[in-house]
Order: sequence, then C-alpha cells, then structure tokens
Amino acid sequence: MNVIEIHDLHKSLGNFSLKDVSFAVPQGTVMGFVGENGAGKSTTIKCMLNLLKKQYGEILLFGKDIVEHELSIKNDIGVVFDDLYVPETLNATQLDKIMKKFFKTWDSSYYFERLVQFNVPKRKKVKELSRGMRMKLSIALALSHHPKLLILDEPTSGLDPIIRDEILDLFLEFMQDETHSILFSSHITSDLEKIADYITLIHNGEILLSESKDVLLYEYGIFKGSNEEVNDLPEHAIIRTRNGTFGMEALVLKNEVNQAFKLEKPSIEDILLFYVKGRVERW
Ligand SMILES: Nc1ncnc2c1ncn2[C@@H]1O[C@H](COP(=O)(O)OP(=O)(O)OP(=O)(O)O)[C@@H](O)[C@H]1O
Repeated sequence: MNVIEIHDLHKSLGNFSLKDVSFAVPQGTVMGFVGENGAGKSTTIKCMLNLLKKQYGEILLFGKDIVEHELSIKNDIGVVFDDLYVPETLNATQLDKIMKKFFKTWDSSYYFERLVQFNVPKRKKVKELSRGMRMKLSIALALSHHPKLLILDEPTSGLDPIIRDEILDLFLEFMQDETHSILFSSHITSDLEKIADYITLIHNGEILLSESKDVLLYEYGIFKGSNEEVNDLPEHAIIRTRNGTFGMEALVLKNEVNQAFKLEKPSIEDILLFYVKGRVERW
C-alpha cells in the first residue's frame, strides 16, 4: 500500500510551475525528496497538506483525497518545517495545552517524555531556544498525537552535523514501527543517504527520478574516460553523460556494461548531479 500517491499534480505560482508531478511513497518507507533551492519541494508539500490549492492532479494520502478528507487525514500526519512557526513568547508547556485542543489523540505524557529525551527545556520561551532545540521541539510537537506519517520539509537545514545526526536518529526511531512512513525533503544528500529508502528528485518543477536508493547505489556506476571510450559503451547502458575534468563521464547501468570498463561507485549526490546537469545523449 502507498501512504502517499501524487498523480499529475500541477500548480503555478508566478513564473514557476509544478508540471505533472507524480510519485508514490510505500507504507513503511522513508522517501527522500530532493532538489535544489527553488525546485518545487515546498510547493509540492504545501499542495499535499492542502495549504496551497492545486490546479489539477490528484493527491491521495492513506488512499484518500486530501481535499475531501483533510481533517481526518491530518490526524494521522505529523509535519515539521524548516523552523518552528509558533508565537515566540510561548514555551513548550504552553504549547502542550494548545495542541491538546487541536488533536483528539494528543498524548501529553508522551510529549513531555520526548522533551526530556531531546533535552528541550519545558519553560524556556521559543525565542530563547537555539535553532537545534527549536527543531527538536518541533519534532516533539509533530510526534505527540501519534501520527503514522511524518512530512518533513528541510528539517535539518541550517543545523550543525551533530544535531543533524541526532535528529536523523529520532526519525529512524519513529521508523521502528513498520506501519510508519516519512516524506523527507532536503537538499542535504548525505542526510538522505543515511535515512531514505527511496529518492525522488525534483528539478524546475518536474520529477526527474523516483527510485529505490539501493537500486541507485548498487545498480548504477560511473565510467570516466575519453570521448572514444564513452562511445564504446552500449547505448542502452547509458543513463546520462557529462563533461568531466579529464574527458567524459557517464552514469551507466552496471549490469549492462562489460567488466572491462572500470566503474566507480556513485554517491546519491553524483547521481543527482548527472540527472540535473548531465545529458541524455553522449555528446
Ligand atoms: N507565493 C509565491 N508566488 C510566486 N512564486 C512563488 C511563490 N512561492 C514560491 N514561489 C516560487 O516557486 C518556486 C519553487 O519554490 P519552492 O519553495 O517550492 O522550492 P523548494 O524546492 O522548496 O526550494 P528551497 O529548497 O529553497 O526551499 C521558487 O522559484 C519560488 O520563488
């Protein structure tokens, strides 16, 4: 079963548009949603949460249309944005009282346990918390009505590597329940490499790739050589090519290439760069 299904989503904002965006997130998995600044990640997420009205297309969460079933669907979702957007003079204890009113399933004792686990002070005002603390508070708020799906829009951007790592561990802990799922938008590919099962790449409002991370990491290879050597690769093995520092580079399907060609193992970042900056043809 897919917890998220997006079919042909279209949305224009000024000069920018999402163009027939389609992808799915299977239950029990983490989808890394990646793209450079302005690629359309937040616009897609806002449409998914019905914060922005789509022009056409279909968005199903837990198999139900988000526009028709917004309230019931939102009970099962936890959302974390790139910052904590609540009045800055409130503290974590006051936020508990507010959240109780929004969610029938709000679990105060679970929330306060998370604050202790994440070392977030209960009585400090939001404006007095460090950025890392605010994000941890944001995650505690997103988790404490026991959602089945987390939608995370750049939750680790602007954080140092230690806090980022701690936060990724919190998401991995959430994934211990096999019915849980995450959509994680980021442009930090190393975070996605650590946590994601699938990667969806958006570029200029279009989906360029949506694939299992293991397929990308273990079935793709990079060949570096001269133009003539790249020309010797079988046509159907080549996914993208680009100019390298010394000649040409080709992203290829490993199994389709003769072992005489020495291939390097790509990182997720390499693959994304090939898709965004590379060419489909050889030259
Ligand atoms: N309200 C708006 N009116 C006009 N254009 C908008 C509006 N909101 C966003 N945009 C434009 O839409 C494009 C996509 O923005 P979006 O925030 O979805 O990108 P993103 O992939 O989330 O980028 P980032 O990583 O920088 O957050 C950008 O070019 C942005 O300037």
